[in-house]
Amino acid sequence: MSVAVPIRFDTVSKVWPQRDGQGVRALDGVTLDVPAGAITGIIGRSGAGKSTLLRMANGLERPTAGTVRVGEADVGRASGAALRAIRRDVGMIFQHFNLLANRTVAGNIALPLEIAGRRDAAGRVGELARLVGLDGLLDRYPAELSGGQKQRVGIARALATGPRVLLSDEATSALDPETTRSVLALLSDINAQLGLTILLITHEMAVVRQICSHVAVIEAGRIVEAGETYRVFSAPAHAVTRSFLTGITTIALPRFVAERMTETRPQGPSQAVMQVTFVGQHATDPMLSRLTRDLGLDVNILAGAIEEIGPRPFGNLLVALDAGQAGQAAAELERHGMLTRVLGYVA
Ligand SMILES: Nc1ncnc2c1ncn2[C@@H]1O[C@H](COP(=O)(O)OP(=O)(O)OP(=O)(O)O)[C@@H](O)[C@H]1O
Repeated sequence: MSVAVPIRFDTVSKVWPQRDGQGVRALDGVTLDVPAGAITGIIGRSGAGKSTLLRMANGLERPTAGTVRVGEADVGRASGAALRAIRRDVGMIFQHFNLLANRTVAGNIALPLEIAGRRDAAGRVGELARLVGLDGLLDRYPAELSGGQKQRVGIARALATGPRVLLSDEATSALDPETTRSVLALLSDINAQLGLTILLITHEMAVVRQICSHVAVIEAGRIVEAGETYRVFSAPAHAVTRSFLTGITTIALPRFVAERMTETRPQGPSQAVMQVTFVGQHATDPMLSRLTRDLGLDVNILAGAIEEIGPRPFGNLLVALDAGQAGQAAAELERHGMLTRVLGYVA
């Protein structure tokens, strides 16, 4: 097992030049420690700067200011042989797999070994294929593979040179949910077996929830929150973090409510449909009885589930209550550490 290395971004900025001379500030003073041997997710909305940040970890992009280190190597300033050595040490997988269509699975996996002039390619390819579950498919061409199998080839190829770091650029975004889960499970196994550092970018909270022990939330080129996944999502301080958290539940509104719900509050009496999200110890709080008993509110449960972020509980409840009392209920729930969001109104 290779010794894992940390990745350190120190006040990294990136300005893309533009024709108008203004420039786009894609990253704005990012400082982030990616721990060695862990799986860290960077989550953010489209255009937040995720790809730009990730691509700095193997020198595909250079910072305008600041330092990027992988272990002891200064990636942003490396060139020539030093940069090639970093690229062998930092594998990468991609959303659209980036396989060569005219090479077989074996040929694709062998490519980095051939580039590195390794003579042990054949044996190594077999070993990697077993590791990612592609036994028996070595002679197939990419067009003959499913999306999940293609990504397994991508993973095997990224691991060919024995890197200590694996970067993942939205590697499961083009896959269906079940294939996504199996590819994420593979990444998790690889992390456990090989002990390498995995840094991934995603806009999907489900990915973070399934495999990331650590997370950083990025918004407009800045890291707004970072740390252990569970801690960050137990007490989300930033609106973007909260929106990712309330967006991940698998529970859905019953159809008879969803079909009648309006975005704005109708004239006359109506019910507010509210999502209540609770993490950690609150997951088992007697929340509804508190609303009923302490505030005298009538609350109807529409749907609910206790799910998990990593090993910890994370609950979501959809409730309906008098629209005129929704503000008061929300304030009380938030005071007890829960997150609330009015989804709409039903007359
Ligand atoms: N090569 C480039 N030239 C100019 N501007 C760029 C370039 N690459 C990215 N940008 C800009 O930098 C900002 C951050 O882009 P980036 O691709 O890093 O975001 P992202 O979070 O990965 O988005 P997405 O999820 O949509 O891929 C955006 O405003 C984008 O338009």
